[in-house]
Amino acid sequence: MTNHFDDADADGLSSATEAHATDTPRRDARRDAVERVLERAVASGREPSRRFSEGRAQALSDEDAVAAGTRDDGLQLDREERAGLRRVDGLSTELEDVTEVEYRQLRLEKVVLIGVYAAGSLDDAENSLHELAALAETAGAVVLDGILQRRPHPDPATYLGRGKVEELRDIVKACGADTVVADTELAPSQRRALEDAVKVKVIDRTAVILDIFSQHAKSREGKAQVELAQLEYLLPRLRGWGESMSRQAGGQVSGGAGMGSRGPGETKIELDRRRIHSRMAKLRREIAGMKAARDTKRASRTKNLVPSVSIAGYTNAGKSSLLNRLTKAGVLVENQLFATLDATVRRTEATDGRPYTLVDTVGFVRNLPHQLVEAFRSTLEEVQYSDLIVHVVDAAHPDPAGQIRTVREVIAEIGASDIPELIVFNKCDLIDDDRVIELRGLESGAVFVSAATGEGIPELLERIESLIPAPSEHVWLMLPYSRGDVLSMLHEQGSVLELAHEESGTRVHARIHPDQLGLVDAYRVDGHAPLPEEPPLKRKPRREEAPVAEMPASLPKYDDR
Ligand SMILES: Nc1nc2c(ncn2[C@@H]2O[C@H](COP(=O)(O)OP(=O)(O)OP(=O)(O)O)[C@@H](O)[C@H]2O)c(=O)[nH]1
Ligand SMILES: [Mg+2]
Repeated sequence: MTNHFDDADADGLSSATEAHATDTPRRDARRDAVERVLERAVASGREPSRRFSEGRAQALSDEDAVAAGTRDDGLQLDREERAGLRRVDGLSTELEDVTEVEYRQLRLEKVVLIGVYAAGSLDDAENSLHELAALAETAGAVVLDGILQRRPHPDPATYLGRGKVEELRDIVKACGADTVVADTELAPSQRRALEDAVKVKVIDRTAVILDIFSQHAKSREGKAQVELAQLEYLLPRLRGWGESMSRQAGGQVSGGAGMGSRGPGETKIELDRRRIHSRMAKLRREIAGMKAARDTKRASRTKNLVPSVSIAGYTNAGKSSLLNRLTKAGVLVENQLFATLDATVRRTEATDGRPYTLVDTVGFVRNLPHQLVEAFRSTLEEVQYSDLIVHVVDAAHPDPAGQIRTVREVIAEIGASDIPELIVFNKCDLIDDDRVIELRGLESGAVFVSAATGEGIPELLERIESLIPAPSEHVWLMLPYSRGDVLSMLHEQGSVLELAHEESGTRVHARIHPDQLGLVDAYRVDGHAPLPEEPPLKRKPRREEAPVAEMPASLPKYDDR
Protein backbone atom coordinates (compact mmCIF):
# COMPACT_ATOMS: atom_id res chain seq x y z
CA MET A 1 0.00 0.00 0.00
CA THR A 2 1.23 3.46 -0.74
CA ASN A 3 2.24 5.72 2.03
CA HIS A 4 -0.76 7.98 2.16
CA PHE A 5 0.50 10.46 4.50
CA ASP A 6 4.14 11.24 4.78
CA ASP A 7 5.62 12.87 7.81
CA ALA A 8 6.36 16.21 6.28
CA ASP A 9 2.72 16.67 5.45
CA ALA A 10 1.60 15.43 8.81
CA ASP A 11 3.74 18.04 10.48
CA GLY A 12 2.44 20.82 8.38
CA LEU A 13 -1.13 19.88 9.06
CA SER A 14 -1.14 18.66 12.62
CA SER A 15 -0.76 22.19 13.79
CA ALA A 16 -4.25 23.15 12.90
CA THR A 17 -4.02 26.32 14.94
CA GLU A 18 -1.40 27.51 12.55
CA ALA A 19 -3.54 26.53 9.64
CA HIS A 20 -6.42 28.47 11.10
CA ALA A 21 -4.32 31.52 11.69
CA THR A 22 -4.18 32.53 8.07
CA ASP A 23 -5.93 31.26 5.02
CA THR A 24 -2.92 30.49 2.92
CA PRO A 25 -1.50 27.48 4.78
CA ARG A 26 -5.00 25.99 4.90
CA ARG A 27 -5.43 26.46 1.24
CA ASP A 28 -1.99 25.06 0.46
CA ALA A 29 -2.72 22.07 2.62
CA ARG A 30 -6.01 21.53 0.86
CA ARG A 31 -4.38 21.78 -2.51
CA ASP A 32 -1.62 19.36 -1.52
CA ALA A 33 -4.09 16.84 -0.19
CA VAL A 34 -6.28 16.99 -3.26
CA GLU A 35 -3.32 16.66 -5.57
CA ARG A 36 -2.05 13.64 -3.70
CA VAL A 37 -5.41 11.99 -4.10
CA LEU A 38 -5.57 12.73 -7.78
CA GLU A 39 -2.08 11.48 -8.41
CA ARG A 40 -2.94 8.24 -6.73
CA ALA A 41 -6.12 7.94 -8.75
CA VAL A 42 -4.15 8.37 -11.95
CA ALA A 43 -1.56 5.84 -10.91
CA SER A 44 -4.16 3.22 -10.06
CA GLY A 45 -6.66 4.04 -12.76
CA ARG A 46 -4.04 4.20 -15.52
CA GLU A 47 -5.66 7.31 -16.92
CA PRO A 48 -3.37 9.30 -19.17
CA SER A 49 -1.06 11.25 -16.95
CA ARG A 50 -1.72 14.92 -16.50
CA ARG A 51 -0.54 17.89 -14.53
CA PHE A 52 -2.39 18.53 -11.36
CA SER A 53 -0.59 21.64 -10.38
CA GLU A 54 -3.04 23.40 -12.68
CA GLY A 55 -5.95 21.94 -10.79
CA ARG A 56 -8.35 24.34 -9.22
CA ALA A 57 -11.55 23.96 -7.36
CA GLN A 58 -14.70 23.90 -9.38
CA ALA A 59 -15.72 27.14 -7.79
CA LEU A 60 -12.97 28.58 -5.69
CA SER A 61 -10.68 30.90 -7.55
CA ASP A 62 -6.96 30.78 -7.40
CA GLU A 63 -6.03 32.89 -4.43
CA ASP A 64 -3.24 34.80 -6.12
CA ALA A 65 -5.31 35.53 -9.14
CA VAL A 66 -8.19 37.07 -7.26
CA ALA A 67 -6.07 38.87 -4.73
CA ALA A 68 -6.24 42.07 -6.72
CA GLY A 69 -10.01 41.90 -6.88
CA THR A 70 -10.34 41.17 -3.20
CA ARG A 71 -8.11 44.02 -2.19
CA ASP A 72 -9.98 46.49 -4.28
CA ASP A 73 -13.45 45.80 -2.95
CA GLY A 74 -12.99 47.45 0.40
CA LEU A 75 -16.51 46.30 1.17
CA GLN A 76 -16.02 43.15 3.17
CA LEU A 77 -18.56 44.11 5.76
CA ASP A 78 -18.84 41.07 7.92
CA ARG A 79 -15.65 39.38 6.98
CA GLU A 80 -14.38 39.31 10.53
CA GLU A 81 -17.58 37.92 11.81
CA ARG A 82 -17.38 35.29 9.14
CA ALA A 83 -13.80 34.44 10.03
CA GLY A 84 -14.92 34.02 13.62
CA LEU A 85 -17.07 31.14 12.46
CA ARG A 86 -14.08 29.06 11.51
CA ARG A 87 -13.94 26.15 13.82
CA VAL A 88 -11.52 25.67 16.59
CA ASP A 89 -9.31 22.65 16.63
CA GLY A 90 -9.61 20.29 19.53
CA LEU A 91 -13.37 19.85 19.57
CA SER A 92 -13.08 16.30 18.47
CA THR A 93 -16.11 14.63 17.00
CA GLU A 94 -15.61 11.00 17.69
CA LEU A 95 -18.61 9.16 16.46
CA GLU A 96 -19.59 8.04 19.92
CA ASP A 97 -19.80 11.61 21.19
CA VAL A 98 -22.37 12.59 18.69
CA THR A 99 -25.93 11.85 19.55
CA GLU A 100 -27.99 11.44 16.48
CA VAL A 101 -30.11 14.50 16.87
CA GLU A 102 -27.02 16.62 17.14
CA TYR A 103 -25.77 15.10 13.96
CA ARG A 104 -26.76 18.22 12.15
CA GLN A 105 -24.46 20.30 14.29
CA LEU A 106 -21.44 18.89 12.60
CA ARG A 107 -18.09 19.92 13.75
CA LEU A 108 -15.97 19.13 10.80
CA GLU A 109 -12.31 19.37 11.32
CA LYS A 110 -9.90 16.92 9.92
CA VAL A 111 -11.47 15.36 6.94
CA VAL A 112 -10.67 12.73 4.36
CA LEU A 113 -12.47 12.98 1.03
CA ILE A 114 -13.75 10.06 -0.98
CA GLY A 115 -15.10 9.92 -4.49
CA VAL A 116 -15.98 7.47 -7.23
CA TYR A 117 -15.63 8.22 -10.91
CA ALA A 118 -16.39 6.30 -14.07
CA ALA A 119 -13.69 5.64 -16.67
CA GLY A 120 -12.94 8.72 -18.73
CA SER A 121 -14.48 11.18 -16.30
CA LEU A 122 -11.37 11.93 -14.30
CA ASP A 123 -11.39 15.61 -15.32
CA ASP A 124 -14.83 16.00 -13.95
CA ALA A 125 -13.95 14.07 -10.82
CA GLU A 126 -10.94 16.30 -10.35
CA ASN A 127 -13.02 19.46 -10.56
CA SER A 128 -15.60 18.00 -8.27
CA LEU A 129 -13.00 16.91 -5.72
CA HIS A 130 -11.38 20.34 -5.71
CA GLU A 131 -14.79 21.82 -5.16
CA LEU A 132 -15.59 19.38 -2.36
CA ALA A 133 -12.30 20.31 -0.72
CA ALA A 134 -13.20 23.99 -1.04
CA LEU A 135 -16.63 23.32 0.42
CA ALA A 136 -15.16 21.40 3.34
CA GLU A 137 -12.75 24.22 3.95
CA THR A 138 -15.50 26.82 3.78
CA ALA A 139 -17.30 24.75 6.41
CA GLY A 140 -14.22 25.09 8.60
CA ALA A 141 -12.43 21.81 8.03
CA VAL A 142 -8.86 20.96 7.13
CA VAL A 143 -8.60 18.47 4.29
CA LEU A 144 -6.00 15.85 5.06
CA ASP A 145 -6.29 13.17 2.42
CA GLY A 146 -8.65 11.20 0.29
CA ILE A 147 -9.40 8.35 -2.03
CA LEU A 148 -10.70 8.54 -5.54
CA GLN A 149 -11.80 5.21 -6.91
CA ARG A 150 -12.48 4.37 -10.51
CA ARG A 151 -15.44 2.08 -10.93
CA PRO A 152 -18.48 2.17 -13.19
CA HIS A 153 -20.91 2.69 -10.29
CA PRO A 154 -20.50 3.29 -6.59
CA ASP A 155 -20.89 0.16 -4.52
CA PRO A 156 -24.53 0.07 -3.42
CA ALA A 157 -23.60 -1.17 0.04
CA THR A 158 -20.53 0.85 0.94
CA TYR A 159 -20.08 3.42 -1.85
CA LEU A 160 -16.39 2.52 -2.26
CA GLY A 161 -15.50 -1.05 -3.09
CA ARG A 162 -14.61 -3.40 -0.27
CA GLY A 163 -10.84 -3.16 -0.70
CA LYS A 164 -11.00 0.61 -0.85
CA VAL A 165 -13.03 0.75 2.33
CA GLU A 166 -10.21 -1.01 4.12
CA GLU A 167 -7.72 1.37 2.62
CA LEU A 168 -9.89 4.25 3.76
CA ARG A 169 -9.93 2.93 7.31
CA ASP A 170 -6.14 2.86 7.32
CA ILE A 171 -5.87 6.36 5.92
CA VAL A 172 -8.31 7.73 8.48
CA LYS A 173 -6.38 6.08 11.26
CA ALA A 174 -3.00 7.19 9.95
CA CYS A 175 -3.85 10.83 9.61
CA GLY A 176 -6.13 11.09 12.62
CA ALA A 177 -9.09 12.31 10.67
CA ASP A 178 -12.42 12.59 12.41
CA THR A 179 -14.70 12.79 9.41
CA VAL A 180 -14.98 11.24 5.97
CA VAL A 181 -16.71 13.32 3.31
CA ALA A 182 -18.15 11.61 0.24
CA ASP A 183 -18.39 13.53 -3.01
CA THR A 184 -22.02 12.65 -3.64
CA GLU A 185 -25.21 12.17 -1.73
CA LEU A 186 -24.88 8.90 0.17
CA ALA A 187 -27.84 6.67 0.81
CA PRO A 188 -28.46 6.43 4.55
CA SER A 189 -27.53 2.74 4.42
CA GLN A 190 -24.24 3.44 2.62
CA ARG A 191 -23.35 6.01 5.17
CA ARG A 192 -24.12 3.64 7.97
CA ALA A 193 -22.08 0.80 6.47
CA LEU A 194 -19.12 3.09 5.89
CA GLU A 195 -19.24 4.43 9.41
CA ASP A 196 -19.28 0.92 10.77
CA ALA A 197 -16.21 0.13 8.73
CA VAL A 198 -14.08 3.22 9.24
CA LYS A 199 -15.25 4.08 12.77
CA VAL A 200 -15.51 7.80 12.24
CA LYS A 201 -18.34 10.03 11.16
CA VAL A 202 -19.16 9.80 7.48
CA ILE A 203 -21.03 12.62 5.83
CA ASP A 204 -21.76 13.53 2.25
CA ARG A 205 -21.57 16.58 0.07
CA THR A 206 -25.11 17.54 0.95
CA ALA A 207 -24.34 17.60 4.66
CA VAL A 208 -21.34 19.86 4.05
CA ILE A 209 -23.40 22.30 2.01
CA LEU A 210 -26.16 22.28 4.62
CA ASP A 211 -23.55 22.92 7.28
CA ILE A 212 -22.13 25.91 5.42
CA PHE A 213 -25.59 27.30 4.94
CA SER A 214 -26.38 26.89 8.62
CA GLN A 215 -23.20 28.68 9.61
CA HIS A 216 -23.83 31.57 7.29
CA ALA A 217 -27.57 32.12 7.11
CA LYS A 218 -28.37 35.46 8.60
CA SER A 219 -31.97 36.43 8.18
CA ARG A 220 -34.60 34.81 10.35
CA GLU A 221 -36.17 33.23 7.33
CA GLY A 222 -32.84 32.02 5.99
CA LYS A 223 -32.07 30.38 9.31
CA ALA A 224 -35.47 28.75 9.55
CA GLN A 225 -35.17 27.41 6.04
CA VAL A 226 -31.75 25.96 6.59
CA GLU A 227 -32.88 24.29 9.77
CA LEU A 228 -35.83 22.79 7.94
CA ALA A 229 -33.56 21.51 5.20
CA GLN A 230 -31.23 20.01 7.79
CA LEU A 231 -34.04 18.24 9.57
CA GLU A 232 -35.38 16.90 6.31
CA TYR A 233 -31.94 15.57 5.56
CA LEU A 234 -31.54 14.18 9.04
CA LEU A 235 -34.83 12.38 9.41
CA PRO A 236 -34.14 9.32 7.26
CA ARG A 237 -30.65 9.16 8.70
CA LEU A 238 -31.47 8.75 12.35
CA ARG A 239 -30.03 5.57 13.67
CA GLY A 240 -30.06 3.73 16.95
CA TRP A 241 -30.43 0.48 18.80
CA GLY A 242 -33.77 -0.24 17.28
CA GLU A 243 -32.39 -0.64 13.88
CA SER A 244 -29.31 -2.65 14.70
CA MET A 245 -31.37 -4.95 16.88
CA SER A 246 -33.78 -5.64 14.11
CA ARG A 247 -30.85 -6.31 11.88
CA GLN A 248 -29.59 -8.79 14.43
CA ALA A 249 -32.99 -10.39 14.62
CA GLY A 250 -32.83 -10.89 10.91
CA GLY A 251 -29.56 -12.68 11.38
CA GLN A 252 -27.64 -10.15 9.32
CA VAL A 253 -25.25 -8.82 11.87
CA SER A 254 -24.08 -10.43 15.04
CA GLY A 255 -22.23 -8.36 17.52
CA GLY A 256 -20.32 -6.59 14.81
CA ALA A 257 -22.58 -3.61 14.53
CA GLY A 258 -19.70 -1.37 15.58
CA MET A 259 -19.75 1.66 17.72
CA GLY A 260 -21.41 3.73 15.05
CA SER A 261 -24.62 1.86 15.49
CA ARG A 262 -24.82 2.29 19.22
CA GLY A 263 -27.65 4.70 19.55
CA PRO A 264 -29.65 6.18 22.29
CA GLY A 265 -32.23 3.41 22.16
CA GLU A 266 -35.38 2.84 20.25
CA THR A 267 -37.62 4.91 22.44
CA LYS A 268 -35.24 7.78 22.24
CA ILE A 269 -35.11 7.53 18.46
CA GLU A 270 -38.87 7.48 18.26
CA LEU A 271 -39.01 10.46 20.53
CA ASP A 272 -36.44 12.25 18.42
CA ARG A 273 -38.43 11.50 15.32
CA ARG A 274 -41.54 12.92 16.82
CA ARG A 275 -39.68 15.98 18.05
CA ILE A 276 -38.18 16.51 14.65
CA HIS A 277 -41.55 16.19 12.95
CA SER A 278 -43.15 18.75 15.22
CA ARG A 279 -40.20 21.10 14.89
CA MET A 280 -40.44 20.82 11.11
CA ALA A 281 -44.14 21.59 11.21
CA LYS A 282 -43.44 24.65 13.32
CA LEU A 283 -40.71 25.83 10.98
CA ARG A 284 -42.96 25.36 7.97
CA ARG A 285 -45.63 27.50 9.62
CA GLU A 286 -43.11 30.20 10.47
CA ILE A 287 -41.70 30.20 6.97
CA ALA A 288 -45.16 30.45 5.48
CA GLY A 289 -45.76 33.51 7.66
CA MET A 290 -42.50 35.13 6.64
CA LYS A 291 -43.23 34.33 3.04
CA ALA A 292 -46.45 36.29 3.27
CA ALA A 293 -44.50 39.32 4.48
CA ARG A 294 -42.00 38.92 1.68
CA ASP A 295 -44.75 38.57 -0.90
CA THR A 296 -46.26 41.83 0.30
CA LYS A 297 -42.91 43.50 -0.04
CA ARG A 298 -42.40 42.14 -3.50
CA ALA A 299 -45.97 42.94 -4.47
CA SER A 300 -45.36 46.56 -3.59
CA ARG A 301 -42.34 46.48 -5.88
CA THR A 302 -44.38 44.85 -8.60
CA LYS A 303 -47.23 47.23 -8.04
CA ASN A 304 -44.78 50.04 -8.51
CA LEU A 305 -44.03 48.46 -11.84
CA VAL A 306 -40.35 48.60 -11.13
CA PRO A 307 -38.56 46.01 -13.23
CA SER A 308 -36.38 43.62 -11.30
CA VAL A 309 -33.08 42.19 -12.44
CA SER A 310 -31.63 39.25 -10.57
CA ILE A 311 -27.96 38.47 -10.53
CA ALA A 312 -27.61 34.71 -10.53
CA GLY A 313 -24.72 32.39 -11.13
CA TYR A 314 -22.40 29.77 -9.81
CA THR A 315 -21.03 30.32 -6.35
CA ASN A 316 -17.93 32.53 -6.28
CA ALA A 317 -18.54 33.80 -9.83
CA GLY A 318 -18.46 37.37 -8.56
CA LYS A 319 -22.15 38.18 -8.29
CA SER A 320 -21.84 40.26 -5.15
CA SER A 321 -18.77 42.04 -6.50
CA LEU A 322 -20.75 42.90 -9.58
CA LEU A 323 -23.69 44.20 -7.58
CA ASN A 324 -21.27 46.31 -5.58
CA ARG A 325 -19.72 47.60 -8.75
CA LEU A 326 -23.10 48.38 -10.25
CA THR A 327 -24.65 50.01 -7.19
CA LYS A 328 -22.00 50.46 -4.49
CA ALA A 329 -24.13 48.23 -2.30
CA GLY A 330 -21.53 47.00 0.18
CA VAL A 331 -22.34 43.30 -0.05
CA LEU A 332 -19.96 40.81 1.49
CA VAL A 333 -17.44 39.59 -1.06
CA GLU A 334 -15.24 36.64 -0.22
CA ASN A 335 -13.22 34.08 -2.03
CA GLN A 336 -15.39 31.54 -0.35
CA LEU A 337 -18.25 29.43 -1.46
CA PHE A 338 -21.66 30.75 -0.53
CA ALA A 339 -20.52 34.09 0.78
CA THR A 340 -24.03 35.31 0.02
CA LEU A 341 -26.92 33.48 1.57
CA ASP A 342 -29.67 36.03 1.68
CA ALA A 343 -31.01 38.00 -1.20
CA THR A 344 -29.90 41.61 -1.28
CA VAL A 345 -32.12 43.97 -3.20
CA ARG A 346 -30.82 47.31 -4.44
CA ARG A 347 -32.73 49.95 -6.28
CA THR A 348 -31.00 51.72 -9.09
CA GLU A 349 -31.77 53.81 -12.13
CA ALA A 350 -31.26 53.46 -15.85
CA THR A 351 -29.59 56.31 -17.71
CA ASP A 352 -32.98 57.48 -18.94
CA GLY A 353 -34.22 57.65 -15.38
CA ARG A 354 -36.20 54.42 -15.32
CA PRO A 355 -35.81 52.80 -11.93
CA TYR A 356 -35.16 49.09 -11.54
CA THR A 357 -34.02 46.74 -8.81
CA LEU A 358 -30.95 44.53 -8.77
CA VAL A 359 -31.08 41.41 -6.63
CA ASP A 360 -28.00 39.50 -5.52
CA THR A 361 -28.75 35.83 -4.99
CA VAL A 362 -27.31 32.78 -3.35
CA GLY A 363 -24.70 31.02 -5.45
CA PHE A 364 -25.59 27.87 -7.32
CA VAL A 365 -23.54 24.74 -7.04
CA ARG A 366 -23.52 21.40 -8.80
CA ASN A 367 -25.59 18.80 -6.98
CA LEU A 368 -27.34 21.45 -4.97
CA PRO A 369 -29.02 19.39 -2.26
CA HIS A 370 -32.65 19.11 -3.26
CA GLN A 371 -33.68 20.03 0.27
CA LEU A 372 -31.99 23.34 -0.35
CA VAL A 373 -33.54 23.96 -3.73
CA GLU A 374 -36.80 23.73 -1.85
CA ALA A 375 -35.59 25.70 1.13
CA PHE A 376 -33.92 28.44 -0.82
CA ARG A 377 -36.84 29.34 -2.96
CA SER A 378 -36.90 32.51 -0.90
CA THR A 379 -33.75 33.89 -2.44
CA LEU A 380 -34.34 32.09 -5.65
CA GLU A 381 -37.89 33.37 -5.67
CA GLU A 382 -36.45 36.74 -6.48
CA VAL A 383 -35.10 35.07 -9.59
CA GLN A 384 -38.49 33.54 -10.33
CA TYR A 385 -40.19 36.90 -10.37
CA SER A 386 -37.54 38.93 -12.09
CA ASP A 387 -37.76 40.47 -15.52
CA LEU A 388 -34.19 39.64 -16.42
CA ILE A 389 -31.60 37.21 -15.13
CA VAL A 390 -28.05 38.46 -15.27
CA HIS A 391 -26.21 35.15 -15.27
CA VAL A 392 -22.68 35.75 -14.02
CA VAL A 393 -20.00 33.27 -15.05
CA ASP A 394 -16.41 33.16 -13.84
CA ALA A 395 -14.48 33.61 -17.09
CA ALA A 396 -11.32 32.27 -15.51
CA HIS A 397 -12.90 29.03 -14.35
CA PRO A 398 -11.67 25.79 -15.97
CA ASP A 399 -15.19 24.63 -16.80
CA PRO A 400 -17.46 27.60 -17.54
CA ALA A 401 -19.76 25.48 -19.71
CA GLY A 402 -20.37 23.12 -16.79
CA GLN A 403 -21.16 26.03 -14.51
CA ILE A 404 -23.55 27.55 -17.00
CA ARG A 405 -25.29 24.19 -17.37
CA THR A 406 -25.67 23.77 -13.61
CA VAL A 407 -27.08 27.24 -13.16
CA ARG A 408 -29.54 26.78 -16.00
CA GLU A 409 -30.67 23.49 -14.51
CA VAL A 410 -31.47 25.18 -11.23
CA ILE A 411 -33.16 28.05 -13.03
CA ALA A 412 -35.32 25.50 -14.81
CA GLU A 413 -36.04 23.70 -11.54
CA ILE A 414 -37.46 26.83 -9.98
CA GLY A 415 -39.57 27.44 -13.06
CA ALA A 416 -37.73 30.51 -14.25
CA SER A 417 -36.41 29.32 -17.59
CA ASP A 418 -38.67 31.58 -19.62
CA ILE A 419 -37.13 34.72 -18.13
CA PRO A 420 -34.68 36.46 -20.47
CA GLU A 421 -31.08 35.70 -19.56
CA LEU A 422 -28.00 37.80 -20.12
CA ILE A 423 -24.72 35.92 -19.80
CA VAL A 424 -21.96 37.98 -18.22
CA PHE A 425 -18.41 36.66 -18.17
CA ASN A 426 -16.83 38.23 -15.10
CA LYS A 427 -13.18 38.32 -13.98
CA CYS A 428 -12.03 39.27 -17.47
CA ASP A 429 -8.95 40.82 -15.94
CA LEU A 430 -7.74 37.26 -15.44
CA ILE A 431 -8.08 35.92 -18.98
CA ASP A 432 -6.30 36.40 -22.31
CA ASP A 433 -7.70 37.12 -25.76
CA ASP A 434 -7.76 33.47 -26.83
CA ARG A 435 -9.95 32.69 -23.90
CA VAL A 436 -12.29 35.56 -24.84
CA ILE A 437 -12.68 34.06 -28.30
CA GLU A 438 -13.32 30.65 -26.83
CA LEU A 439 -15.97 32.01 -24.46
CA ARG A 440 -17.58 34.01 -27.23
CA GLY A 441 -17.93 30.76 -29.13
CA LEU A 442 -19.67 29.32 -26.10
CA GLU A 443 -22.11 32.22 -25.62
CA SER A 444 -22.17 34.62 -28.51
CA GLY A 445 -24.38 37.25 -26.89
CA ALA A 446 -22.36 37.50 -23.70
CA VAL A 447 -20.94 40.64 -22.14
CA PHE A 448 -17.39 40.58 -20.79
CA VAL A 449 -16.71 42.50 -17.61
CA SER A 450 -14.45 42.71 -14.63
CA ALA A 451 -16.07 43.66 -11.37
CA ALA A 452 -12.55 44.18 -10.04
CA THR A 453 -11.36 46.74 -12.60
CA GLY A 454 -14.68 48.07 -13.82
CA GLU A 455 -13.95 47.02 -17.38
CA GLY A 456 -17.09 46.43 -19.44
CA ILE A 457 -19.42 47.75 -16.75
CA PRO A 458 -20.87 50.59 -18.88
CA GLU A 459 -21.65 48.12 -21.64
CA LEU A 460 -23.27 45.79 -19.15
CA LEU A 461 -25.47 48.58 -17.81
CA GLU A 462 -26.48 49.45 -21.34
CA ARG A 463 -27.41 45.86 -22.10
CA ILE A 464 -29.41 45.54 -18.90
CA GLU A 465 -31.29 48.73 -19.69
CA SER A 466 -32.10 47.56 -23.17
CA LEU A 467 -33.47 44.29 -21.83
CA ILE A 468 -35.64 45.40 -18.93
CA PRO A 469 -39.21 46.15 -19.88
CA ALA A 470 -39.72 49.82 -20.54
CA PRO A 471 -42.94 51.66 -19.87
CA SER A 472 -44.44 51.51 -23.31
CA GLU A 473 -46.91 54.42 -23.56
CA HIS A 474 -45.81 57.91 -24.52
CA VAL A 475 -47.90 60.68 -23.04
CA TRP A 476 -47.75 64.45 -23.25
CA LEU A 477 -49.25 66.11 -20.21
CA MET A 478 -49.96 69.49 -18.77
CA LEU A 479 -49.93 69.00 -15.02
CA PRO A 480 -51.28 71.70 -12.74
CA TYR A 481 -48.87 72.53 -9.94
CA SER A 482 -51.33 71.03 -7.50
CA ARG A 483 -50.66 67.57 -8.94
CA GLY A 484 -47.12 67.13 -7.70
CA ASP A 485 -48.15 63.59 -6.79
CA VAL A 486 -48.71 62.64 -10.43
CA LEU A 487 -45.36 64.13 -11.34
CA SER A 488 -43.58 62.13 -8.68
CA MET A 489 -45.41 58.99 -9.78
CA LEU A 490 -44.04 59.61 -13.26
CA HIS A 491 -40.55 60.01 -11.87
CA GLU A 492 -40.78 56.93 -9.68
CA GLN A 493 -42.41 54.47 -11.98
CA GLY A 494 -42.29 55.84 -15.45
CA SER A 495 -39.67 57.62 -17.37
CA VAL A 496 -39.83 61.37 -17.68
CA LEU A 497 -38.33 62.32 -21.02
CA GLU A 498 -38.92 66.07 -21.16
CA LEU A 499 -40.23 68.55 -18.70
CA ALA A 500 -40.86 72.30 -18.68
CA HIS A 501 -42.33 74.53 -16.01
CA GLU A 502 -44.83 76.96 -17.42
CA GLU A 503 -47.15 79.48 -15.91
CA SER A 504 -50.13 77.19 -15.66
CA GLY A 505 -48.28 74.05 -14.73
CA THR A 506 -45.65 71.53 -15.72
CA ARG A 507 -45.51 70.33 -19.26
CA VAL A 508 -44.27 66.76 -19.39
CA HIS A 509 -43.44 64.17 -21.96
CA ALA A 510 -43.16 60.78 -20.28
CA ARG A 511 -43.36 57.08 -20.86
CA ILE A 512 -45.69 55.18 -18.58
CA HIS A 513 -47.16 51.73 -18.21
CA PRO A 514 -50.40 51.07 -20.04
CA ASP A 515 -52.34 50.48 -16.82
CA GLN A 516 -51.36 53.92 -15.56
CA LEU A 517 -52.99 55.70 -18.48
CA GLY A 518 -56.19 56.18 -16.49
CA LEU A 519 -54.30 58.12 -13.81
CA VAL A 520 -53.08 60.79 -16.21
CA ASP A 521 -55.93 60.85 -18.69
CA ALA A 522 -57.35 64.12 -17.38
CA TYR A 523 -54.11 65.95 -18.07
CA ARG A 524 -53.27 64.66 -21.51
CA VAL A 525 -52.61 67.27 -24.12
CA ASP A 526 -51.91 64.87 -26.94
CA GLY A 527 -55.64 64.25 -27.31
CA HIS A 528 -54.97 60.52 -27.55
CA ALA A 529 -53.77 61.26 -31.03
CA PRO A 530 -51.69 58.65 -32.84
CA LEU A 531 -48.27 58.79 -31.26
CA PRO A 532 -45.61 60.70 -33.13
CA GLU A 533 -42.22 59.22 -34.00
CA GLU A 534 -40.32 58.30 -30.90
CA PRO A 535 -38.01 61.16 -29.99
CA PRO A 536 -34.47 60.30 -28.87
CA LEU A 537 -34.17 59.46 -25.18
CA LYS A 538 -32.76 62.15 -22.99
CA ARG A 539 -31.35 61.84 -19.53
CA LYS A 540 -33.94 62.64 -16.94
CA PRO A 541 -33.30 66.08 -15.49
CA ARG A 542 -32.56 65.83 -11.79
CA ARG A 543 -35.34 67.26 -9.75
CA GLU A 544 -33.14 69.93 -8.22
CA GLU A 545 -31.91 71.00 -11.62
CA ALA A 546 -33.20 74.15 -13.24
CA PRO A 547 -36.30 73.57 -15.35
CA VAL A 548 -35.80 72.98 -19.02
CA ALA A 549 -36.18 76.32 -20.71
CA GLU A 550 -37.94 75.54 -23.93
CA MET A 551 -40.11 72.78 -25.20
CA PRO A 552 -38.81 70.78 -28.13
CA ALA A 553 -40.44 71.28 -31.46
CA SER A 554 -41.69 67.70 -31.57
CA LEU A 555 -44.14 68.41 -28.79
CA PRO A 556 -47.70 68.85 -30.09
CA LYS A 557 -49.37 72.15 -29.45
CA TYR A 558 -51.47 72.49 -26.34
CA ASP A 559 -54.99 71.74 -27.43
CA ASP A 560 -57.51 73.68 -25.37
CA ARG A 561 -60.55 71.54 -26.00
N1 LIG B 1 -9.76 39.08 -10.34
C1 LIG B 1 -11.06 39.25 -10.14
N2 LIG B 1 -11.63 38.75 -9.03
C2 LIG B 1 -12.95 38.94 -8.85
C3 LIG B 1 -13.75 39.64 -9.80
N3 LIG B 1 -15.02 39.65 -9.34
C4 LIG B 1 -15.01 38.99 -8.17
N4 LIG B 1 -13.77 38.56 -7.86
C5 LIG B 1 -13.36 37.80 -6.67
O1 LIG B 1 -14.04 36.56 -6.68
C6 LIG B 1 -14.39 36.17 -5.35
C7 LIG B 1 -15.87 35.90 -5.23
O2 LIG B 1 -16.59 37.09 -5.37
P1 LIG B 1 -18.07 37.27 -4.82
O3 LIG B 1 -18.56 38.55 -5.35
O4 LIG B 1 -18.14 37.01 -3.35
O5 LIG B 1 -18.78 36.05 -5.57
P2 LIG B 1 -20.30 35.57 -5.45
O6 LIG B 1 -20.66 35.07 -6.79
O7 LIG B 1 -21.14 36.62 -4.84
O8 LIG B 1 -20.11 34.34 -4.47
P3 LIG B 1 -21.17 33.64 -3.49
O9 LIG B 1 -21.98 34.70 -2.82
O10 LIG B 1 -20.27 32.90 -2.57
O11 LIG B 1 -21.98 32.73 -4.34
C8 LIG B 1 -13.87 37.29 -4.46
O12 LIG B 1 -12.61 36.92 -3.98
C9 LIG B 1 -13.78 38.47 -5.39
O13 LIG B 1 -12.84 39.42 -4.96
C10 LIG B 1 -13.11 40.15 -10.97
O14 LIG B 1 -13.71 40.77 -11.85
N5 LIG B 1 -11.76 39.92 -11.08
MG1 LIG C 1 -22.17 36.63 -3.16
